[in-house]
Amino acid sequence: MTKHATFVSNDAVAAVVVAPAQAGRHFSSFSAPIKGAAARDCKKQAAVALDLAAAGVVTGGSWVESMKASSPRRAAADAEHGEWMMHPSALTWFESALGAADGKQIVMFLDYDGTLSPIVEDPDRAVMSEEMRDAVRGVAKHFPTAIVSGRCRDKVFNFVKLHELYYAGSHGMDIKGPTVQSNNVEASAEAVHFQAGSEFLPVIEEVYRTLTSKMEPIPGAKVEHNKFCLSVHFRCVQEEEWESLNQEVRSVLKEYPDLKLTHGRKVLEIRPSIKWDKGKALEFLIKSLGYAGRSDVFPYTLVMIAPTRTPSRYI
Ligand SMILES: O=P(O)(O)OC[C@H]1O[C@H](O[C@H]2O[C@H](CO)[C@@H](O)[C@H](O)[C@H]2O)[C@H](O)[C@@H](O)[C@@H]1O
Repeated sequence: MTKHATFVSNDAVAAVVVAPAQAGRHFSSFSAPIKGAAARDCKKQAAVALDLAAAGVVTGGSWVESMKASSPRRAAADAEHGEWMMHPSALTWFESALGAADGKQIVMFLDYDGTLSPIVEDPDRAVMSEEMRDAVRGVAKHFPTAIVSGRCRDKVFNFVKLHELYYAGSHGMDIKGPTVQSNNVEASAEAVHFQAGSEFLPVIEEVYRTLTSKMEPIPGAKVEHNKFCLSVHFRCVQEEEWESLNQEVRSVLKEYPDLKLTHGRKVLEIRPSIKWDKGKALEFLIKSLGYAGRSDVFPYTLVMIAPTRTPSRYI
């Protein structure tokens, strides 16, 4: 069991609150107590807010249309980056979380790409600023804090470098608790270690090799190995090539019916067709923290919404 800074609720009403994004910024948050119907709402919200790839699936139309829709053009991307730079301080997060939580115990869930780091062309260079690291460190002093990402867990850790956080990589399929005792963790959080879909590791490796060679002739295409899943990046690929890239990826996947294809921001994502996603990871972490079934717990989730998009399409 853990002990965190507690802001105990006077209001046990199980309502889901969607906090509005701050003006001029694209950070959005939602929080929900997690009991009964609220737990289901929370799960739904988590799936919507965290599973960016799933959002890609529901956009309808052809894949290439969806790929275009999820990819702001240069000016928009520059504006997005400029606005991203106005990221909030720990104090802003702290105040905003406290306000939304209405006295409940907060658990903070943060996305990495586009939230803690700016969107950049080379995914290996999506570094986090010292200022942002300080902000996350500050928040984690007060609330149990997890980073939930589509990326491989080790890679996210190497960017963030904060031992006191929980990390859920590979779209939530690979979860690990803090490796140091933080102020607000009483029990051995090291014990938190969970992996879903390990049986897919060999097949993911095989598909990685195949896709890497198929993408070789497409200038700018890059396959990223995220351990339990793969990402095929097309941010640096000429738009005229997107259709053939898409076709190549789909033709490879035809041989692997147990894998599914979704997409995010200028990226196609390949992952096991299992009933596990970022929403499940969120639930798992809440349970690991000893908060399952409690109505006074407030999962506070911070993701970045691409400008000009509605929340259901922030991909
Ligand atoms: O589900 P997420 O945690 O948001 O992960 C989605 C993808 O994030 C990363 O790619 C994105 O950021 C890159 C660096 O800024 C950018 O180059 C790319 O275009 C974006 O899609 C990550 O590299 C991917 O593996 C994730 O699938």
